Amino acid sequence: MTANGTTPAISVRGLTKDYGRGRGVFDVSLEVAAGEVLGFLGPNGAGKTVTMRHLMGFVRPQKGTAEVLGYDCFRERPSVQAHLGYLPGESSCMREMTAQSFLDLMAGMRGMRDRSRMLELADIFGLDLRARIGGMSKGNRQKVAIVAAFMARPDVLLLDEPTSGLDPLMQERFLDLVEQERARGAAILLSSHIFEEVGRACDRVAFIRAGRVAMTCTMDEVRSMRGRGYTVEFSSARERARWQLAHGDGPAEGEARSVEIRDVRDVNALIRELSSYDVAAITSREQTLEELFLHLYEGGEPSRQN
Ligand SMILES: Nc1ncnc2c1ncn2[C@@H]1O[C@H](COP(=O)(O)OP(=O)(O)OP(=O)(O)O)[C@@H](O)[C@H]1O
Repeated sequence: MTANGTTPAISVRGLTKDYGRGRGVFDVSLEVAAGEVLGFLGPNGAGKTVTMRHLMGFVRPQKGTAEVLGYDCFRERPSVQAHLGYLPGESSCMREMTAQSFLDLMAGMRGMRDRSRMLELADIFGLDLRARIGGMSKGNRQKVAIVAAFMARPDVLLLDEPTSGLDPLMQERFLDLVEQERARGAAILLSSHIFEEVGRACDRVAFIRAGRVAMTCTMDEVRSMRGRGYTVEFSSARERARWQLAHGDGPAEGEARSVEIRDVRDVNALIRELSSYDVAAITSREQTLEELFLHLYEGGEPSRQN
């Protein structure tokens, strides 16, 4: 059950697939409600794609369950796929086909008669439907895969690193599309390495590391966990070297006068420490999401699950 008591559109419980030598997914649980975007974050090889492939019904779980709209993803694959849009990390569109013939084929397989959304999406992303897929750039192939995933207005969207290869303008259009689909009521699972994209698109995030979900939390909680970073400019390189020597961080040579102090939780402690140095200036900035996530990947935060 989700927080408001409804059945989640995506439900993964205790999912385990052990590929040996620590690879695979282990006891993964997550839920996504209709009208919600869950970010799925983790380093390379963490298990994001394996989880999504279970949700597509491509893989039989060794333990646990993967369900979409109450259907078992493996046993009831046709029912699941009728409601799903999947944007794979690496698309394997048929290279000899034009975008149009590939998308027509996909639409036919879904029993889609109305092609107006297909044309609309191609237009939004500036995709030439007459072009042969094999001759396209990576970004344009990604656009074909985006149109294929979204054109049927599915109830559930699985988006595996969806903006890879897209230029900044197209990334922006893609995020607008995700926002519209969420507003329409789609449940969206979005895996990404782009931290700012997750910050913008997602309501909650699940962090996966070595096949296990380390933490699930809301974006607001993520933001409140952010520390601040400071750049301290000392009055001289010598003064800076004295600081670095005392803090054991890196070689204390060179002419630079500034140091970066990351992830400061207690600014008063920093000020007290700096009071015995000759400081020229201090500037502060919010820790980037990337810094926070790296901190979490490295195990800097206790495990927590919703
Ligand atoms: N069919 C398979 N046989 C053996 N090992 C596999 C198979 N599929 C995935 N793995 C392993 O499972 C682990 C998780 O892979 P997965 O592709 O889910 O990672 P990911 O989180 O999507 O990573 P990335 O960010 O690099 O896409 C990896 O160690 C991978 O090598």
